[in-house]
Amino acid sequence: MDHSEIVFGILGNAFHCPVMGEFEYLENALITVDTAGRIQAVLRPEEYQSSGIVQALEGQGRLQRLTASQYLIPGLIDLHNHAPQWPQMGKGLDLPLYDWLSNYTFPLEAKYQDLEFARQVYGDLVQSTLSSGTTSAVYFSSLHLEPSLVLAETCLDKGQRAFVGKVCMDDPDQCPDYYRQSAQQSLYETETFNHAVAGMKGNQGLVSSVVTPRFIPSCTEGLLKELGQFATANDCYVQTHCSESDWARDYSQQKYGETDISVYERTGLLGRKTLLAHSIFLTNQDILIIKDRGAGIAHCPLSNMCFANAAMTTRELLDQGVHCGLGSDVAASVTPSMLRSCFDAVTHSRVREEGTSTHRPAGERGESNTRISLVESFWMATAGGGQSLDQNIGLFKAGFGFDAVVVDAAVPDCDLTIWPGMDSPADILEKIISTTSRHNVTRVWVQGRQVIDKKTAG
Ligand SMILES: O=c1[nH]c(=O)c2nc[nH]c2[nH]1
Repeated sequence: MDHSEIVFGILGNAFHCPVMGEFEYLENALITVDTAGRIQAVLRPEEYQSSGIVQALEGQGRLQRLTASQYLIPGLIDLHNHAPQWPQMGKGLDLPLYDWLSNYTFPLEAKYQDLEFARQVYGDLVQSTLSSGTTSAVYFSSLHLEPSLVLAETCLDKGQRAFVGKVCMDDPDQCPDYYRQSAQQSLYETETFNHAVAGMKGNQGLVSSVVTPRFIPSCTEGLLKELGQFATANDCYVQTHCSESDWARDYSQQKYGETDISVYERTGLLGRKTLLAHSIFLTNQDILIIKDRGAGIAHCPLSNMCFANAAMTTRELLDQGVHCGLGSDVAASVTPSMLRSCFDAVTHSRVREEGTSTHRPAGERGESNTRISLVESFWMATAGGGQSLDQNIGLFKAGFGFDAVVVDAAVPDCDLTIWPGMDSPADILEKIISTTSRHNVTRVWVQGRQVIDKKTAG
């Protein structure tokens, strides 16, 4: 066997979800990585044992062996994260969305004109997300061009796969004077940003720009149309918020007599590379349109608990095959951890299924058969995220980018405990999803490049 194109191999136990709702346990598997950072092969013991490949790689110092306490999982994918809100995390989540945006978010985001502040915050955020196992992140930046470039450069420099958008907001009815641009300026800066990200030195596709109208209330129809035309003509990613609360849903109805999806569709903003955060109040027609266009939905469970006024219809969207992944929605959450988002997606669906009012009989309290499983949520944070982004990531499969995370149960003082003889592979995966904390994440690779190495126990 010719091993020359292999840069390194990893030997150990791995989990991934090739099929939504099912997991595969790859026991003692050998994953080899090629010069482009892609997975070259995923081999089970019976496929590599007689080939001599393990000995060959080990002899050349190109093999990493995982210990029995270490598990390899696909890199986690955060489909919705507001980078400038990182210093705001943990504040004001007992307020309604409109008050939270006006009192905390817009004043903070306006500060990013200060490039030194941007460098400091974005450096810390990207390091923290990588350290939590997030190998791909879709970021809203702020309104400003140069600080948005700082975010894109930080991701490239630290090696995170990123999709970064300069935020667009031009409607004087809803945006404060101090945090608004004209439609013309928004479009010009979006074009400039798109061009600059594509031309960043050393960017071979790791960082992409995203056309980013904040949400319907913050943009005039004219700006939405201009951005839609630009995104279509340049095959850009698009991200925005969609029908995220009663207030946001009603706003579109009052202003346009349409749903958010209908407005995005009409203005050319809905396509295969569109990511819709939240999407709580979708009509059946909206769902058909989203599915038909191949757009993706970023479900942000904890944020929804705070701001959505209702529960997400995750079960129905997954069952209908709509592209759907998870978002942390920093700072409408209390952690960037995507494994925490997985767990929150499950509890969110369970509350929906059971209902809440003690004044109603059990059978009338909730919406039956609407829960999702831990494995389904893990699929959303890995393979489902990759599918939503139309990227070959989120699985251990030949040809996919080697984005991977080592979760180590042997780090001291942690909640992830695997009991010998008591935990099946299914139990272990559920424990990883439910109890992993940041210091269990000991090694992280993005496109074959190791970006985190904590050199801890094991
Ligand atoms: O959770 C949210 N965070 C935001 O920053 C935002 N802007 C509009 N709608 C939003 N929702």
